[in-house]
Amino acid sequence: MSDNTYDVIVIGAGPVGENVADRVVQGGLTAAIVERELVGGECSYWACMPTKALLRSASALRAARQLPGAREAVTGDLDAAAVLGRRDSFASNWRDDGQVSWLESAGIALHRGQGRISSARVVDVTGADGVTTRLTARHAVVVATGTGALIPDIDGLRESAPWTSREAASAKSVPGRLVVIGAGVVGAEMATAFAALGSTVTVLARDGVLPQAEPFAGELVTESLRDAGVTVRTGAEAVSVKRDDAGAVHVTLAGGEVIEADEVLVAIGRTPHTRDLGLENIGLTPGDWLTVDDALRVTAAGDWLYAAGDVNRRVLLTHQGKYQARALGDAIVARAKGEPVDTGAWGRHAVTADERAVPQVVFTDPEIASVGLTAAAAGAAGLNIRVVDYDLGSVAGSSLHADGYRGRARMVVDEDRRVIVGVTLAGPDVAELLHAATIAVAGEVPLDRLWHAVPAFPTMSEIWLRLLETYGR
Ligand SMILES: Cc1cc2nc3c(=O)[nH]c(=O)nc-3n(C[C@H](O)[C@H](O)[C@H](O)COP(=O)(O)OP(=O)(O)OC[C@H]3O[C@@H](n4cnc5c(N)ncnc54)[C@H](O)[C@@H]3O)c2cc1C
Ligand SMILES: NC(=O)c1ccc[n+]([C@@H]2O[C@H](COP(=O)([O-])OP(=O)(O)OC[C@H]3O[C@@H](n4cnc5c(N)ncnc54)[C@H](O)[C@@H]3O)[C@@H](O)[C@H]2O)c1
Repeated sequence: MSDNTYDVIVIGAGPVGENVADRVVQGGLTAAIVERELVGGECSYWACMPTKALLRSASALRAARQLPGAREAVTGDLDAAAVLGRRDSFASNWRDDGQVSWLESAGIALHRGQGRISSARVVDVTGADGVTTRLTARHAVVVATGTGALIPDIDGLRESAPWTSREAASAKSVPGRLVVIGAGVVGAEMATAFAALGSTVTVLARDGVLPQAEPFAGELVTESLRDAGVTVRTGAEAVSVKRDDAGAVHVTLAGGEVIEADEVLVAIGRTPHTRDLGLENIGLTPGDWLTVDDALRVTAAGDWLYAAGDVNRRVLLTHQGKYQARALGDAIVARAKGEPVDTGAWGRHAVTADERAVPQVVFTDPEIASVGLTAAAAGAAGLNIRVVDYDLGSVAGSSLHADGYRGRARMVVDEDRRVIVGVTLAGPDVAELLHAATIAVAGEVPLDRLWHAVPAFPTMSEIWLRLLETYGR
């Protein structure tokens, strides 16, 4: 008879769950991971990887078209079928054999099925065959069940079989006409991708494009979407949707206008996978986000239940969830061994960067790379700030990078401490510039010391020198 007692049980084998399990096993504990779909989670098959694969070829084509010599060598349009084919391979053709082998090599036990918490430290796993296996944890249960697309209560929307990020990321063909509801990160990226692949795209940007970012980021992306032929309807709200017998969708806006399309993509945010997790058995409410303390412990449960990644709503990004996973995995090991746990600010087991230094790249045209606070968020937090802006296109490295390079950079300085609390870079290929900014923000590097971090000439990193010069010594 198999022994189903482990030191740690992780529910959800997305990037976050995998990293928690790996970390505790590396620390000498035993771990089981429970997964109902594909090992690797949303990120691997329906989110980060396939969507970036959908965007990358068009970005390379745009880059070539901005350079004399290269431009002349580009003789055709984007090959949509080839892009979809490359995307398939980045989604591992929706097979998880590779990730399952990795789990085996890492010494993590896999239990396939729906995981439900039945009582403290006990998880029941019901497989596709209907058989339920009971697992018991000696030390901790970690929920890393992620999120799914939120479908708003728009009349007729659900019945119209809308696309969510999943259908967009795994599309087998390019719709002729696509309406996108929401212009946050998913909406902006998918509008960029499908416009480049050949769809006629309309974006209903009720709250503007990328409203969480610095305003210039949304303005630049809006402009380039429009240049690419996308209709961006700022302030527009869908009030009803209907799919007709011929398969076309009709999206009615507040005000009565109707837009007809082949598909409608809903991209208005996420909802946690906690509805069917047994939360009612431990006094929590199914469907709720799992609120955690600074140690990622589920505040309302007890000392054995943790939540990491999307499901705790701190930051809905893979790299940040994996950061939580490393800190949490190490803390669980330390507690199990009776060793000290340091969850004080920037401590070994803390997730301080979640509040102060979250990097993100939005892979639109132009790319938007940001870390830390926007000027608005820093102001709202009561910081005494100074905002420094610079035209990224006027840096030598950028003008070499592409003719007519358009971009902008902003740093937000906390004047009381003379450290940078936020940076936003907008421009082609700024993604790889971001980590320097992340180090400056997370390291709280004093501005006086940053003058000694000399950017190589002629690279786009010279933007750092220009921002410092504009700020003044
Ligand atoms: C379209 C799109 C693009 C994105 N692009 C990026 C990007 O470029 N960069 C980035 O950093 N982030 C990106 N994100 C966000 C990123 O996908 C998430 O932050 C990340 O997947 C969260 O990881 P996770 O492990 O917490 O959850 P998930 O990846 O959602 O994994 C959770 C796993 O738990 C399983 N599960 C759920 N409930 C149960 C249960 N009861 N029992 C058993 N198993 C269960 C699920 O099947 C799933 O495999 C994107 C998101 C979307 C929607
Ligand atoms: N490159 C990346 O890092 C990347 C890419 C995609 C997704 N993600 C992550 O996935 C998460 C989900 O992305 P998302 O775009 O679904 O959510 P989001 O929160 O980024 O954007 C949703 C947008 O929809 C708008 N909205 C809300 N309700 C609406 C309604 N009823 N009608 C019209 N608009 C409405 C909001 O104003 C918001 O701008 C994000 O938190 C993001 O961090 C990251």
